[in-house]
Amino acid sequence: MFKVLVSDPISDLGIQKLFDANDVSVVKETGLNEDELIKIISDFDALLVRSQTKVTRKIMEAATKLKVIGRAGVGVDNIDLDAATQRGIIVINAPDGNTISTCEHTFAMMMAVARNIPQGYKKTITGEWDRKSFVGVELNNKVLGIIGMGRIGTEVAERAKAFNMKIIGFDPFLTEERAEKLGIEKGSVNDIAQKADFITVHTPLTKETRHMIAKPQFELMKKGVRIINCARGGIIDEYALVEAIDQGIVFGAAFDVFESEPPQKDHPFLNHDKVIVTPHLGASTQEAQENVAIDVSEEVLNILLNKPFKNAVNMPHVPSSVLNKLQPYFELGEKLGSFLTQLTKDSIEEIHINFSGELADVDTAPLSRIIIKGVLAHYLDSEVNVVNSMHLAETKGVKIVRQRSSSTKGFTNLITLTLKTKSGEKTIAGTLLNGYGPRIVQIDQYPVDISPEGIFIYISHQDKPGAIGKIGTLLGQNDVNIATMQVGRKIIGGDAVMILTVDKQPSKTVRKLLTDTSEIVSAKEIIL
Ligand SMILES: NC(=O)C1=CN([C@@H]2O[C@H](COP(=O)(O)OP(=O)(O)OC[C@H]3O[C@@H](n4cnc5c(N)ncnc54)[C@H](O)[C@@H]3O)[C@@H](O)[C@H]2O)C=CC1
Ligand SMILES: O=C(O)C(=O)COP(=O)(O)O
Repeated sequence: MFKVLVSDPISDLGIQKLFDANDVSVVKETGLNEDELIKIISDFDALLVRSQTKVTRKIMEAATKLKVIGRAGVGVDNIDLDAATQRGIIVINAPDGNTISTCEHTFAMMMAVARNIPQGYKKTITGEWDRKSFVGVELNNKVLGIIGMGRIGTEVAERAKAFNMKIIGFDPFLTEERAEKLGIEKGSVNDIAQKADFITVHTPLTKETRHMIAKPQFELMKKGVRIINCARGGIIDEYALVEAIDQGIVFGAAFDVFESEPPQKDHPFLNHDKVIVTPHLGASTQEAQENVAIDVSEEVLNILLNKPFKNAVNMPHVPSSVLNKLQPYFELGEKLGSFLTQLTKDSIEEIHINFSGELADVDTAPLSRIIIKGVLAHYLDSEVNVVNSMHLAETKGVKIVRQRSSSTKGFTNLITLTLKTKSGEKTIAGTLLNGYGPRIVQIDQYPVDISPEGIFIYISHQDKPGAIGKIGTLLGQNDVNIATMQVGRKIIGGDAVMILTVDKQPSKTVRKLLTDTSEIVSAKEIIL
């Protein structure tokens, strides 16, 4: 039974799939602080949050069973991603579900700051009929600067065009072609500062975006500019903004988000008549909350049930076209890693993975993570997973080399894995045979044809007449039935290997009897 903790208010309708799933129990406990979460988190396999729960390293250290943190929304700045990655916890978000709501809230804020709606409302309800103090401006023909042309920024641009605004967009990924297609001008932050009547930000909060609008940018701005932030507190320097308003540069500002949430009672925005605020409501619509909860619960279920998922934040995004191509190789990749590690004696210093044939043209990073997981799992067991396998290998000082090559040795696809140790190296190669599934086709220099599942005995021996018979008899006498046998040798009478698939694990005594046989150099049991 998987246990899912929902620690922020998340739509029940949206997480219905979790309630309905067999083997999943959902516990809703909102408003917990760090200590309270630490006390209970070890019980849970999944945690669902919005922006309120701060998922700290300490919480993750106590979360011994936690596989996934689902963020029902976009921003994951409330989750310690490094800690999650190190502990192999997958963090997923729901990037699409609240785009329109946040875009519409941005417009609500833009119109409110253009027409002084909150200020007008406040006075009117006190009985004052003040029509002089709240003369606003039209959006028509005004220049709107959009910083961050991602999902929300792009939707804002689309709607601003309907208001007949001229738009300047800035985003490191905004190309001239895309800008042209969107019907907007591409500009820099400084261009926007100099030309815009309204400026809205739609970036995440990063080292680069923190205070990207601060005193130097305010000094460039047109008098009377209005500023909107429905993205993240901290992108705009709050104190520099208040100063710019008081200096008469900025006419007014509309903020949905704060550097620290909720803001302190004495925050300068809270009693400034030119600043209007909402309590982080961008995504707070019925539609958005249902959308993000549906998306996140589907993904959480997929992860718990070991099915493919797409919106992992602490793993690079893999387009479904790539995932579909790689998916069939996942089992093979993990088994190759596991098989070869069990054959390798010394500690692994380098992992070399080569992809060839039809795999040479695909982004194989997700498959590499799985192969490395296969390698490390023999030593680290459940501590390693696809999220942290690369990270764990690197922290253990293991060098990872990934290559592609056109040489396929006659196969349509081939994965070759080499593990290098102080004393030498071991290589395995595998392919996916159409209609037959995964196959190990080479071990070191020996061509083989092995289905990678079951119990194996890998025997290095001398190629001598009768050696094979001796081994067969010994195993038979000890009730170990041989299912398949592969033999490979370099030269007649030289070193040879025998790979047996057996129906049950040979006991220690049987293994000893094998290694005591004169022709046998070593016998190793491998379990896949
Ligand atoms: N107020 C609220 O309730 C909500 C706030 N948000 C916030 O809105 C922001 C944007 O969300 P989406 O559009 O969905 O994200 P997105 O990832 O689609 O777009 C973000 C864009 O910012 C750009 N960017 C990153 N660094 C930049 C920089 N230094 N300068 C200029 N552009 C930069 C990226 O290239 C990307 O195109 C996020 O911070 C998100 O957390 C999202 C939903 C609700
Ligand atoms: O999705 C986001 O980034 C948001 O900021 C929405 O936050 P919320 O889920 O409303 O706490």
